[in-house]
Amino acid sequence: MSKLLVKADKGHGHVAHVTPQSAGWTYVGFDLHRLRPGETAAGKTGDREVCLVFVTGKGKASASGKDLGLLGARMSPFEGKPWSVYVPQGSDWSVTADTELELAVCSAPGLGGGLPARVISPDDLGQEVRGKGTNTRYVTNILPEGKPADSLLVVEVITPGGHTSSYPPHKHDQDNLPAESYLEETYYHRLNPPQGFAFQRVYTDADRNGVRDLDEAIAIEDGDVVLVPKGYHPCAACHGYDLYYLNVMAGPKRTWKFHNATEHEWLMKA
Ligand SMILES: O=C(O)C[C@@H](O)[C@H](O)C(=O)CO
Repeated sequence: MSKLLVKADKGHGHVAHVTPQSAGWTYVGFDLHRLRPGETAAGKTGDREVCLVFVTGKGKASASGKDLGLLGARMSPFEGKPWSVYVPQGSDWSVTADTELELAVCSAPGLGGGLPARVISPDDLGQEVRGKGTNTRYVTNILPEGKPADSLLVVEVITPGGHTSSYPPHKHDQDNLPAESYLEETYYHRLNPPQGFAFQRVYTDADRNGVRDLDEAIAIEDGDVVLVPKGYHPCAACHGYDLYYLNVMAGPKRTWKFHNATEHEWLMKA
């Protein structure tokens, strides 16, 4: 199995746990909780900030000692927009499931920004359609760089069956602004219907002998997490199976400046 693939446990509870230590990087953390009604997930943010994303289901949330009420609405990630909660560093949070609940905990270093905890409702989220033809995909910005946070960037994308996304291939692995930013990234993948599969390639540029530092072609199944420490990271969804993913990105500067693979850039104009 690829070292970039983390298989979420198929059961309930705390089913995926990616830390900077386990991923071998510096910034991004990702956890997933699958809760039955009445079950609770809770945490302390410490020196990190967190964005809780209600991927599916409803739950009663609190953060920074405040009761935030019952959040969540959609019962499938392939419908509508999610509810989310921003929780700053030095704080605590808790969510008690009201229905079956899939809760993603996206985290990155806090930088002492002094931001308050806040609910991010579906109405706050911008959506965009990117690409053309079989590269069309649907993007929902949960915590984009225009919205307050210290380091976190969070976005979800639906790629219809037979389409590609994060394509033409792009990368963001150089701290070289304004041309490119360094951002680590996780992909949390879901498939509809769930028995499907999709593909993600994570790869770096070839040297003059055609050798790449990193070149992993990963078969993605429902519930998989893919780590993107560097390189290009395009996805392809197979006919009949829509692909959802939730991206968490963070790095030394909170901006998404990517570099398209030069040999594929012609696709932008096609
Ligand atoms: O445009 C897309 O298909 C989504 C990607 O931009 C995805 O969010 C990503 O690769 C971020 O680096």
